[in-house]
Amino acid sequence: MTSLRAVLFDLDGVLTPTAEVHMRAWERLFAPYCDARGLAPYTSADYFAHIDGKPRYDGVATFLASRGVELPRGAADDAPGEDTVCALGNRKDVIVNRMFDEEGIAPYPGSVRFLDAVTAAGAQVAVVSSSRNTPAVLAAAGLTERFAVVVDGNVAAREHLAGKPAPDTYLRAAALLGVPAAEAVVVEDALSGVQAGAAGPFGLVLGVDRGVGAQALVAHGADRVVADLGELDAAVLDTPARPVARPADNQGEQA
Ligand SMILES: O=P(O)(O)OC[C@H]1O[C@@H](O)[C@H](O)[C@@H](O)[C@@H]1O
Repeated sequence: MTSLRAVLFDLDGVLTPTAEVHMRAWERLFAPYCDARGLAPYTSADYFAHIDGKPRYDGVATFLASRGVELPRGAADDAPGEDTVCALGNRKDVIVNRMFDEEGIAPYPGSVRFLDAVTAAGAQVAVVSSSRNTPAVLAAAGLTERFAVVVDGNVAAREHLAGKPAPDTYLRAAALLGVPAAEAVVVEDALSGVQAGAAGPFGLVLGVDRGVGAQALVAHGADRVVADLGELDAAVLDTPARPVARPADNQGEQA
């Protein structure tokens, strides 16, 4: 008997290879920034530890804090620059959008096969992403029509939902689908993302290892890790839901 009825997909790194593009864009922002200020050099480990999967400005603030730098938050409409957290984030947004335009975006074939399989099996699906670029990325990848429910960085800002690693955006997506969180699968490639899944009463947290490491994904809350979603089929929906008594059963609480 099927125990899981919904699959909540992260976008960047899960449906599309855009986490790697974000990663390179952050490096283009922060490598010269660190050099110019004599800060410890920016590395890809910084991306995975401080930025990956989080809302744009939270990523900036967390990374800067790791270098002992504190800037005023500013506002989302700050012009791209260096004076505020938001200005830095918006500068990176210019960089990443240029890369998206130049490189194009195609979904992972294995992810589309898995999406087809769970949809054909009757599961409801949603996209849950921190990115404010979600609508454009879904459109470029030809996936817009596949998801009636999208909880992205724009929705989170509008509805004042805490970003990943808090579970709130995933909980909102399950609610919009009308499916109890316990009957929903969270699919994530980022540490902050599997943490978000583990911080809510979800039925299963599936990790996709795109470079952060399977062990790290498990340590941060994944129940199971695959290298590519093409390894899976709709049988995942028959996975027994995770045990009810988990530290993270406090729905809506921050991780
Ligand atoms: O700046 P955006 O597009 O709103 O995205 C915020 C974050 O979105 C996440 O999906 C990515 O993993 C991060 O790398 C990115 O920083």
